[in-house]
Amino acid sequence: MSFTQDVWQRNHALYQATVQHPFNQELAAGTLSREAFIHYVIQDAHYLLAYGRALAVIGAKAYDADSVIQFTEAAKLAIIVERSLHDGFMADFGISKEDFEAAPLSQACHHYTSFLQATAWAESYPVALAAVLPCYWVYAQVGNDIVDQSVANNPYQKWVDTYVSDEFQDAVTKVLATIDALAEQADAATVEKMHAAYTRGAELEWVFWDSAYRCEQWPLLQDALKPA
Ligand SMILES: Cc1ncc(C[n+]2csc(CCO)c2C)c(N)n1
Repeated sequence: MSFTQDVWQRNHALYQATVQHPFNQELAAGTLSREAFIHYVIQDAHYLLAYGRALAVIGAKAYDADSVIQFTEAAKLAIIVERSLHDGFMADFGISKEDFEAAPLSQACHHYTSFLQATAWAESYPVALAAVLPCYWVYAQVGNDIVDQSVANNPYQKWVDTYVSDEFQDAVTKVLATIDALAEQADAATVEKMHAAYTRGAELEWVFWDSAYRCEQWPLLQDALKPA
């Protein structure tokens, strides 16, 4: 069995919980609160910069020229997607540059981006790649699974369309092929580390959506700093 077949099976229940999460179900139904979507888009813009950095490190660690190109271009694309959030969803949903800049990272975003950066810098190329795989694969699958549920005139249709696009799905297929080839060459201990990195990344995808659904704020900014 290939690494990607194995990792998908091992994380199947987690994937089901992710696609069934009310954030994704309400996004497909067009009933997700504007507030939760705005929270998500702001945190996602923060996330994508860190994600792009992690991909650039993975590109630097890659074993061959094609893979260096694959991941440094993916790093660039993450930044292009980050910028397009500002002109796209942020403009559409009335989020100003000031709103974005004033919003600190949520705990979930901080946790996930810290995990990606730490893994990219500290771990081997195959393990670092396994950590970023859920970002690709879970989004491609969620997009595919909810596109048929999406209602007419869904205010979030553009979001769904991004992840079912051929361009995104093809990029995911390429990453799956790269990681399977790496896992075939890797020793058993490395493969287990790849599994652990994937599972943590996939858990953090769930946590990221859940945090947006709850409009989670950094706790110290709420009450803790107010004078008694
Ligand atoms: C939390 C979070 N996880 C995954 C993605 C999906 N995604 C957007 S751009 C890109 C790769 C571009 O190189 C990927 C995988 C996201 N937006 N936010």
